[in-house]
Amino acid sequence: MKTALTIAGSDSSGGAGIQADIKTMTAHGVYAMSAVTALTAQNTTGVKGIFEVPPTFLADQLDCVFTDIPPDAVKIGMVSNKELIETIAEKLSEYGAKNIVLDPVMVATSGASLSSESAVTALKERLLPNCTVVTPNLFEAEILSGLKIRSKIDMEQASQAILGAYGCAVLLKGGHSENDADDLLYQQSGPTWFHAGRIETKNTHGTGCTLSSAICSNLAKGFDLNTSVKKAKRYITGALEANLDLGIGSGPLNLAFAIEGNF
Ligand SMILES: Nc1ncnc2c1ncn2[C@@H]1O[C@H](COP(=O)(O)OP(=O)(O)OP(=O)(O)O)[C@@H](O)[C@H]1O
Ligand SMILES: Cc1ncc(COP(=O)(O)O)c(N)n1
Repeated sequence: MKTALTIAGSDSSGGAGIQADIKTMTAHGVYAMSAVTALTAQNTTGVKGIFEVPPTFLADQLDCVFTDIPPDAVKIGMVSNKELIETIAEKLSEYGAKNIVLDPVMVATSGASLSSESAVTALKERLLPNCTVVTPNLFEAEILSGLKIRSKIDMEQASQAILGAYGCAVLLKGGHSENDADDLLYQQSGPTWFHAGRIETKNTHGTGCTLSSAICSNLAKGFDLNTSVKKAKRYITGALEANLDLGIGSGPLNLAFAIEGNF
C-alpha cells in the first residue's frame, strides 16, 4: 500500500487540516500518517483558539514516522511559526523526503489568521525551494510573488515569478476568483489550466486542504504532477458537488462521496 504523511494543524470540526487530509488520503486508498503542528479549536463559524506544539515534539513525530514507515509523499499545511517551519525543513532534508506538496495556509475560509509574518518569510526561504509543488490561493500567491492578481494573465505572471524565485512548480487556485474556479499549474515546461465551473455554495471549508491532500495521494501512487492535479481537481469538484450541508457557517465537503478510482 502506498503511504502519505500530512504535517498540519488539527481542525476540531473535522472539515479542514489534519482531519480533511486523512479523510482524503483514505478515500484515495493511501495509508495516511500525521505530524500535528498545532491544535485549533474551530468550527464552521471560525477559529476560537490555536495551541502550537513545541518544535521538539514535532521533530519527535517526524522521527517516528520517517524511521518506521517512510512516506511516498508528504503534504504540508498549517504551520504557524518560524521554529516549526525550520524543524520541518531540517527533518525533510535529513530523511530525503520526496513528493512534497506545500499548501501555504495563511488565512482560514472564515477569515482567521493561521500564520505570522515571520512564518511567511521562513516558508519562502526554507520550504518553497524544497517542495515539488506549492498550492497558493489568489491571496497567498500575491504575498509569495509580491504581485497583484486581477486576471488570468496576472495569475500566469505571479506563478512564473514564484517558479523563477523558488524553483518549485506552482498550482495557483482560482477558488476565490470572480468567475469560474479555474486553477493554473505552472511548471518549467509552461502553464496548464484546469477548468471547473463555479459551484454556488457557502460550504467551502477545507477545499484547499482537500485539494493538496488529493494531489499528495496521487503523487504517492506514482502519477506525474500533471495527472495528479487533473485527478485532484475532479475529486474536489465532486466533493463540492456532493453538497453536504453541515454547521451554521461555511460547512465542510463530503470527502467520502466516491470510492477510490471513481474520480
Ligand atoms: N465555489 C467553487 N466551485 C468550484 N470549485 C471551487 C469553489 N471554491 C473553491 N473551488 C476549488 O477548490 C480548490 C481550492 O481552492 P481555493 O482557492 O478555495 O483554495 P483555498 O483558499 O486554499 O481554500 P479555502 O477556501 O478552503 O481556504 C480549487 O481547486 C478551487 O478551484
Ligand atoms: C487546522 C487548519 N488548517 C487549515 C485550515 C484552512 O482551511 P480552510 O481555509 O479551508 O478553512 C484551517 N481552517 N484549519
